[in-house]
Amino acid sequence: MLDKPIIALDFPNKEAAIDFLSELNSQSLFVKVGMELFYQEGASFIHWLKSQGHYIFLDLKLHDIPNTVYSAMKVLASLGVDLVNVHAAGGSKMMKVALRGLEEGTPKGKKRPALIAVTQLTSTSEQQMQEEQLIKCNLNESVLHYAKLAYMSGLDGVVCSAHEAGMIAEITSESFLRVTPGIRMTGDSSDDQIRIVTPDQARQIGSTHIVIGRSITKANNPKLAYDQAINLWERRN
Ligand SMILES: O=c1ccn([C@@H]2O[C@H](COP(=O)(O)O)[C@@H](O)[C@H]2O)c(=O)[nH]1
Repeated sequence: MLDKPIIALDFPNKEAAIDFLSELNSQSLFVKVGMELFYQEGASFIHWLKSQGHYIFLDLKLHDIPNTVYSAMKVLASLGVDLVNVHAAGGSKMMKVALRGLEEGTPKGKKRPALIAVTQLTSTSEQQMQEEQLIKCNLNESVLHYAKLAYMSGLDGVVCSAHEAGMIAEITSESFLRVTPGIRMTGDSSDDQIRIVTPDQARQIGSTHIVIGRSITKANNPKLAYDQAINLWERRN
């Protein structure tokens, strides 16, 4: 899969997203469409992004009973996106049928979207996880447990923080995707993220892909911020 920082297009509508993309003026980006933009614009905006040559992570984080996720995945596969996700907390049965839904829904001759599972959100702290989810182990153990469950269920990878990426490679395989949000440039606000690192740290620790939103989209000069992120990610700085 394309090894470029994935830009989170967290915008309220397509006009704002298109304005931002025109500032970057780059042909083949790896972009992430989340709930806000997808719920507003739907499939037509996905088709437009594809027509512009962009790779797409459709970040809807499905979490429901297996039959519902299976049927929804069939629909998502027909959109021609490159990467989709579920919450690992939905369980192995749900993850397995999510994969089957994608396989069955992918048009003949097209590549199935890769499927990854969210372990623990990068906005979650160990204390919050223990107190609110009543999970008694530490955060690393919970993330590793979900990663193993996703791996055993046949998924292509996980969403985790970069802090856990190296350990996940060790207990799964080097090719198992470790897609890591919670990326910030030095000096940037962490906002609502808890488990954050810089792009170069993420590469060093073991992320296969990084997701960056506000450090680029809210920067005074988004093009400069994107170029800096690429340079750090590719260790050119
Ligand atoms: O654990 C997770 C899973 C998904 N996200 C998403 O990534 C971006 C991060 O945006 P920033 O502005 O760089 O914080 C956002 O779209 C989240 O929905 C995540 O942050 N953590």
